[in-house]
Amino acid sequence: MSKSIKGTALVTGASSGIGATYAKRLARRGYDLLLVARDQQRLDDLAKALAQENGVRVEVLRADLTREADLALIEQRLRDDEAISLLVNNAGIALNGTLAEADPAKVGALINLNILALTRLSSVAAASFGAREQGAIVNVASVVALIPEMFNAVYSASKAYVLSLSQTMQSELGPRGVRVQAVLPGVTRTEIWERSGIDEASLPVEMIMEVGDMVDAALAGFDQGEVVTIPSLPDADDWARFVGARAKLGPNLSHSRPAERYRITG
Ligand SMILES: NC(=O)C1=CN([C@@H]2O[C@H](COP(=O)(O)OP(=O)(O)OC[C@H]3O[C@@H](n4cnc5c(N)ncnc54)[C@H](OP(=O)(O)O)[C@@H]3O)[C@@H](O)[C@H]2O)C=CC1
Ligand SMILES: N[C@@H](C=O)C(=O)O
Repeated sequence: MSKSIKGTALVTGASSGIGATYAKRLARRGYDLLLVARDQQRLDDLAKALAQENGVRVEVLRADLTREADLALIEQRLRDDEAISLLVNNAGIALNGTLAEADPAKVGALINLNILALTRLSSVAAASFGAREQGAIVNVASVVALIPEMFNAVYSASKAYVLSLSQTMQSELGPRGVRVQAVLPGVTRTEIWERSGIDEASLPVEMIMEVGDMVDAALAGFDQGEVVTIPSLPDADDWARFVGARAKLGPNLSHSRPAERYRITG
């Protein structure tokens, strides 16, 4: 049994898609792993293969992160296990359809997983990694954080939340030696489409990225020290200009008097 010098990566949603691919890549990079999701069999199979192929330690923590008791156990492990050096907050679900036709139970489940569980795990990691002045947190958002009108309202809003949370976390934790990265994938070939009732075949093929390419690009962005990584974006300057436009708004977003055009005369 190894005890990796890279430490242990805790990956949520590791039983399929992006999370399973992160697990494979991180095992190859020499991380020990804690794999979190609900499907015990898939996690066990992946754990066995990764331990055999890479000689790292892989442990399965079966958890439904929308259940308080399960989430509390993962938080506890994150708090207590000083070997954990990387949290990949990846577990997420999507929805299909308009807000007017949304099923309240599905909306609640999405918010509990995509927002609440991610926030609580981020908070524990922020405290633990911050105290040790090392570690990294990767939050999987989505490009729909930037183009919400293109997709389901609740899902897009949840991903805008993840982006916003990550940016503040980086400003709080960066000075303490803890890295935070938000990853914004575009359409990626995983089970999320089928699971949320969307026919992948209806999507333009030139928009779909293979999951291995997506995760490799996200890890390249991580290695380059990016706070926000958009795997599809050809020109990094486009994001820099977006950030620049936001910075330009900054000094004018809070003044003692309304802007001239809103002053009622007469
Ligand atoms: N694929 C895409 O086009 C894009 C995906 N993303 C994001 O990437 C992330 C991963 O999604 P992706 O790999 O595509 O989709 P998948 O459906 O393949 O993976 C989702 C993962 O989350 C786990 N999960 C779902 N519900 C729960 C739960 N209640 N508790 C714990 N784990 C749960 C699933 O495992 P199990 O069922 O075993 O619990 C699975 O491992 C998500 O956050 C998604 O929003 C972002 C942009 C684009
Ligand atoms: N995969 C989408 C949702 O299912 C997205 O985030 O683009």
